[in-house]
Amino acid sequence: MLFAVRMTVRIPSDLNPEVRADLVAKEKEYARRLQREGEWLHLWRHAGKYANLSVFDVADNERLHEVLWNLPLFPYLEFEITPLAKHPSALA
Ligand SMILES: O=C(O)CC1=CCC(=O)O1
Repeated sequence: MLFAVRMTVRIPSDLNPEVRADLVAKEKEYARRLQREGEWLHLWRHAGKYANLSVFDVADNERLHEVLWNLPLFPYLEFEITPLAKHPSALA
């Protein structure tokens, strides 16, 4: 099942810089692992914002929840989730 997920990052400005750097490094490692494993298909920066637009290919809603819940930055993320279906005019 395909989902478009927009994630907006809202890390508090008073978060300890070392904790912040550690979380961001762990987030990168986690995102790259899921991309290599094929569940995280696209990861784009939303130009001009501390936000991204991602596309996930996961087994079901529960798996999407698990993937998002386990993001190291989860406490500081806001999500907008859109389930995707094939468009009849799409070539692929
Ligand atoms: O958009 C961000 O910076 C948050 C994020 C998601 C995966 C990642 O590596 O960073």
